[in-house]
Parts: sequence; C-alpha cells; structure tokens
Amino acid sequence: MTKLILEVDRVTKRIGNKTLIQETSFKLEKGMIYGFIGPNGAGKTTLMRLMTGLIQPTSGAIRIGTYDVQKQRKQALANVGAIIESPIFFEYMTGRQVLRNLSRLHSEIRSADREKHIDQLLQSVELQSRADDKVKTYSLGMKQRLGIAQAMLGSPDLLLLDEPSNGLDPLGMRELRNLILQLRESRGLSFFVSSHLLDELQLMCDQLIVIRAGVVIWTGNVNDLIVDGQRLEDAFLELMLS
Ligand SMILES: Nc1ncnc2c1ncn2[C@@H]1O[C@H](COP(=O)(O)OP(=O)(O)OP(=O)(O)O)[C@@H](O)[C@H]1O
Repeated sequence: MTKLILEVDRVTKRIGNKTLIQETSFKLEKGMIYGFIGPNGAGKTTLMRLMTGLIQPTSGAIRIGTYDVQKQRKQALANVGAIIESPIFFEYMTGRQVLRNLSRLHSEIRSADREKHIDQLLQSVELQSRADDKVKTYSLGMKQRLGIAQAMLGSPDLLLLDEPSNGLDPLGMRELRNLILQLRESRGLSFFVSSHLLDELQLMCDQLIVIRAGVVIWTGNVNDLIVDGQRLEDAFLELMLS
C-alpha cells in the first residue's frame, strides 16, 4: 500500500496584492522521486518554503504525515529534510564537524547515537574518506552531498531539494543523480526536486508536478507527459504553450 508523506491542501499564498501560489493541491507518497518544474518566477521556491514551514500560507494547509506544518511544526518537520537555496557551511569546519554541530538541533537524535548516525550519513553520501577534511577543500559536488547528509539528520522520509544540480559539472550531476536513486533504493526515501535541468530530471523522476504562474497545471507520471521517446524539455515547452 502506498504511504502518504506530505499533502498540500488548497494552499494559497499572497504577499501584498500579489498571489504567489493559488489554490494548489497535491500529495507525495513514500519512495517516489518527484520533479518540480516551472518557468522562472512560477513559484517553486515559494512553495518549497511553504512546505518546510519557512513561510505561512494565506489559506489552506500543509500536512506531513498526520501533522499540520503550521500547527504542529516540530513534529511535522521531523519527517522532512531540505536544501532550499544552496547549503551554506562554515568552510573552516570539517564535514564531520558540520554534521555534529547541526545534529545538536535535532532533539530526536539521542546523544549516545549521534556519532554513529553521523558516520552512517557520511557513508551514505560517500564522504567518509574526506569526513575529516575542511569543507573549504571540498568540490561543489561534495558540498552538495554534505548538504544532503545534513538534510538526512534525524532520518526523515522526505527530502526537498531546490535546484540541487545548479553549478555542478556533468560528472557532479551524475553522482548526485546516482546518490538520489540509491538513497531511494536503500532507504525508501522520497525526493521532491526542483530544477530547470529537465534532461537530468527525466533520468531520475517517477512523477512530475508542473507549476505556472503560481498554479499547478499538471501532475502525474513522467511517462504520461512524454510521448514516444520525446525529451522532457519538448513536452514541457508544449505544455507551457498550450
Ligand atoms: N517576499 C516576496 N514578496 C513579493 N514577491 C515575492 C516574494 N518572494 C517571491 N516573490 C515573487 O513570487 C514569484 C515566485 O517566485 P519564486 O522564487 O517562488 O519562483 P521560482 O519558480 O522559484 O523561480 P526561479 O525558477 O527563477 O527560481 C516571483 O514573481 C517572485 O518575484
């Protein structure tokens, strides 16, 4: 049976007289990789900020598991990790120190389990051999992987990644994609990934959520949008022009 992880329920966000997100609803299920696409300014970052409780909806609700993000913020967010905008680390710390520091913000991690949890995370993102080097010596891809380890502190079911491939070279992109696919496989994690790099999304996503001018205009299986070996980019442009 599919397990519902997050539900966006008729969410609207207005700032001043501008409607950033309008009456938006969708559901995310366990073990799925969702691509979140839309033109510049469509509202992707705004919706991801709403989903992680960084800003409040004007109306509607966001539930994670059975918890309301607004009313039961702490319990709701225990099940979600996020990288919204690029992760910023203290570059003079080692990767392990960064995770150790941030782990203190997670009361659900028992202090006796902390070091083991951090070791497992470093291993999951393949940073164990560089764990005790300073972050300033890391490549962008390694910093992005450390960001994923940070988002996985406390073992959430869902990771929200806002444009994670930005700035990565083709090898870095492939490593990130393989990491996402492997974490879904080994841990049953779900991912919600926004990106303008549609070829990249096509290689890893099961489902797509398409937003235009604050309104979700298409949700469904990637293969239902793409016809006969078409590129996602072409299907997306057709949808935008329709
Ligand atoms: N605090 C704010 N006050 C007013 N308008 C805002 C605010 N934050 C975002 N906007 C506007 O809301 C719209 C959606 O912005 P958002 O950053 O969510 O889009 P996006 O889809 O993430 O874009 P991009 O692909 O360029 O990153 C834009 O028109 C933006 O200018």
